[in-house]
Amino acid sequence: MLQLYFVAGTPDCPGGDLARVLAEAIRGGITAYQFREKGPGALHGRARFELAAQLRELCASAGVPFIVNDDVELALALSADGVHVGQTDAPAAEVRRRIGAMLLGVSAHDAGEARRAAADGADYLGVGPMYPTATKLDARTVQGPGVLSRLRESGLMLPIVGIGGITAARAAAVTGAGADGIAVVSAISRAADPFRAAQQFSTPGSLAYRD
Ligand SMILES: Cc1ncc(COP(=O)(O)OP(=O)(O)O)c(N)n1
Ligand SMILES: Cc1nc(C(=O)O)sc1CCOP(=O)(O)O
Ligand SMILES: [Mg+2]
Repeated sequence: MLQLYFVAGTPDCPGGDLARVLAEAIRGGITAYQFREKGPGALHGRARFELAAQLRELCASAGVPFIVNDDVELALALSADGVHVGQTDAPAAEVRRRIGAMLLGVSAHDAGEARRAAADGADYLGVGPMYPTATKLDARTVQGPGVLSRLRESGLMLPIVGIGGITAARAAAVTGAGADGIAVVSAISRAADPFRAAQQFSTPGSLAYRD
């Protein structure tokens, strides 16, 4: 399910039409979706909840896991498939206790954070930024795919997705360095044709496809 992990909120989509973009991305072959409604222009309150509920349904009817960024309450209210938290969000061990068997994704940037996330009950790690990104304004210094090789060399077995600035042309470098999949925002959300953009990553024989 981590092979092609689409992450997006309304500010990431031209015209704010996230439901259309997600429907097209699903048709193009994404394997998981993360609702990340934050940043300038993000929805709040009732509008945010209603959009999340709509997208949750869209994912459920397509069999695509629906994961909520940061917000454990929202994930529980929508019976989401999972939650993703970073190093400055609610502590992973506490989130694990609250969500039970739901999927837990944790951001990690080095072997120490990765080991702690594993001990806290993470199901997968998000590691980035692989490349420069304009999507996350508070992203850390670019690490490059080399960090993935170092994590694997340290013995880390947990599934990993690389994130940050990943395009179809760069995906193979990320999976080749040890990631089980890639997480992308703008390469799909800002594409003129999100269906074709997702397909480029997901089609056997295409530049970015990984078996
Ligand atoms: C798959 C994935 N990996 C990393 C992140 C980043 O999480 P975080 O560091 O908590 O930053 P925000 O996304 O909350 O701004 C992610 N969301 N997804
Ligand atoms: C949500 C997120 N987390 C990152 C990290 O490094 O942890 S980079 C990022 C944004 C990725 O967007 P794009 O694919 O448009 O570069
Ligand atoms: Mg976070």
